[in-house]
Amino acid sequence: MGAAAAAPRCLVLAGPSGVGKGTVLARLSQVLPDVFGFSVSHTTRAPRPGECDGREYHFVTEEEFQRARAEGRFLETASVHGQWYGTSWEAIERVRRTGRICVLDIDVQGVRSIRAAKLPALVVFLRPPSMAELERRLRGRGTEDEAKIQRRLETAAEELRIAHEEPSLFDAIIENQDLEETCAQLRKLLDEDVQALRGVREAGAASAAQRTS
Ligand SMILES: Nc1ncnc2c1ncn2[C@@H]1O[C@H](COP(=O)(O)OP(=O)(O)OP(=O)(O)O)[C@@H](O)[C@H]1O
Repeated sequence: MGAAAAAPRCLVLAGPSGVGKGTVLARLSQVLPDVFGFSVSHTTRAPRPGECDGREYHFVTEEEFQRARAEGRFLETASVHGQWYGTSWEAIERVRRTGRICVLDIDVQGVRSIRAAKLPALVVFLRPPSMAELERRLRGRGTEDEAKIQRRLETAAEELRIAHEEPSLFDAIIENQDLEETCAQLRKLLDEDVQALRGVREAGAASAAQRTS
């Protein structure tokens, strides 16, 4: 290998609402502590109870969102169920500076944008074992009313169709049946990135030690 260790890729977990993206990432962060950093997206949707501005999202008005978009601050934007979401370049850079793998929360359309922007990323589509199971998970979570559940299921059908017809958009497609099995597969896919991360950190620590000796 060359002198400088390669930087790890970003991680994108795409897949329908309710498939378990958040749950999988939470579990992965437990088994691989200090490895992942979450980029904070912008959104025009209202905060859910317990959500905090700048932590789950940067909550902004429609006007603020469109201004940032016009200024080219977003790598990708998406309008989902009438609300805007966007990933800013700044949000990714902020995570990179912490020496972690940046996790991006984007939908299937966003995947097209990051492919077009040539952002180095491992892009994984999580699919549910079945639509019935997806519906069960969405209902079980209890965070959406009936109308929202129906809209999410309709969007899910469309996302699953895209994943089926354009599998090459993704580096891997994993059926999220068993949480531990899904995490094990992701760990395997991320193995080299985690190694790269260690390389970057060790190189940083070595040069810091040199400076102080
Ligand atoms: N492998 C799994 N087996 C069974 N239940 C699961 C599994 N993964 C997640 N769940 C459950 O499914 C529900 C939805 O999961 P989660 O909120 O993580 O979905 P999500 O994809 O992040 O949704 P959204 O995109 O709307 O944020 C949760 O109640 C979670 O506990």
